[in-house]
Amino acid sequence: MRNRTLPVVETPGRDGLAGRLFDLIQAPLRWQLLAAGLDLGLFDRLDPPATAADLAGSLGLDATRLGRVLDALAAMSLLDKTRGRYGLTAEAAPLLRADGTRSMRDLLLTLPRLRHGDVAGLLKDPGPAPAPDMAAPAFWDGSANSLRAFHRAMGAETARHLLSLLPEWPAARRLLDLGAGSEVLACRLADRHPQLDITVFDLPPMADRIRARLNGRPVTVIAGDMNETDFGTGYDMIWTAMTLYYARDLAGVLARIRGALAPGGVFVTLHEALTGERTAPETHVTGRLVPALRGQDRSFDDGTIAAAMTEAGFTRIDSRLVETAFGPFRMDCGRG
Ligand SMILES: C[S@@+](CC[C@H](N)C(=O)[O-])C[C@H]1O[C@@H](n2cnc3c(N)ncnc32)[C@H](O)[C@@H]1O
Repeated sequence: MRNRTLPVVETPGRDGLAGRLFDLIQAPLRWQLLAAGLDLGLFDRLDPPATAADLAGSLGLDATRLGRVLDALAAMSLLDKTRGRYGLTAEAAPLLRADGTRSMRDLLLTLPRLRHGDVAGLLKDPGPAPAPDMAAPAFWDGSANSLRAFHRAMGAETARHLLSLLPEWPAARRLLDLGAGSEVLACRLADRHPQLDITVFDLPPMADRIRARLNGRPVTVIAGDMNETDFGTGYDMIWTAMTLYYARDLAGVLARIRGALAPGGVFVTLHEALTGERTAPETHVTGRLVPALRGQDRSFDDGTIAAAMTEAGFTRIDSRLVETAFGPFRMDCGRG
């Protein structure tokens, strides 16, 4: 912690490019420190707070060097250090413990494998396009666990908040989450808004994993492919986030979504919207670069979804930009 008793002098260029470039030297290290903590299960061994020597003994590591790593994690505000004992900060505990209420562990362990890569190497030789074994249960377990962690930590509350801002929300009775990815949003809505009749739609392996975690909640699960399977009808709200990439005919799928709405219903989508000739927002352009170099560039340009909604017959479309903990997004709402 900085010495608060001394006066602080700001120097020129503190927020300039030189400073940002210098900071990039640190960025991979910060990730390495977090990854080391996750790999070693450090974050699950700090309640009650422990010394470096305690931890080193149980992990079979050198206490001095482990202490340096723990100090660096404390410098990143993930740990508190008091009289030589380390514990997770109150903010980090629910996110980093495996059993944390908003544990991001499964997301942090999987998403970097997709997003990080040797950019120069991929430029020279992208190698064969990755071909995940979609028949393997492990593939779907991994995807479901990662999405569940994302939804628990931030995705579900963001979705619930955005839905609750819409004028249709107070009177809505039937809601469809298309391409839900996990049960987290459906369960949260079912628990907090029992008047809502909730349906989730996802590919069959994902739908099975969602159904298995509903714990008796009255949520309908439709297993299918959005390109072919009937969505049902009479929904007051249809929500779909980061899922329309898989529509083979975007306007065609949107027309079927429109047909599934009840009179007066609203369709809401949340997707990235690239601008500046696909150079912004930075979060999405850099975050999705490695998959793009490997041949999977799915991001939507700004306005693509709204234009397809018009083609699909929506007559009133309103759009807004949404700042989230996982980057800026565009929300398009279609009515009529
Ligand atoms: C990136 S995840 C987004 C999950 C969630 N909507 C969110 O905002 O985090 C994409 C979801 O779409 C589902 N999906 C992919 N192709 C699909 C298809 N053809 N029909 C229905 N769902 C599909 C995936 O299984 C996954 O759950």
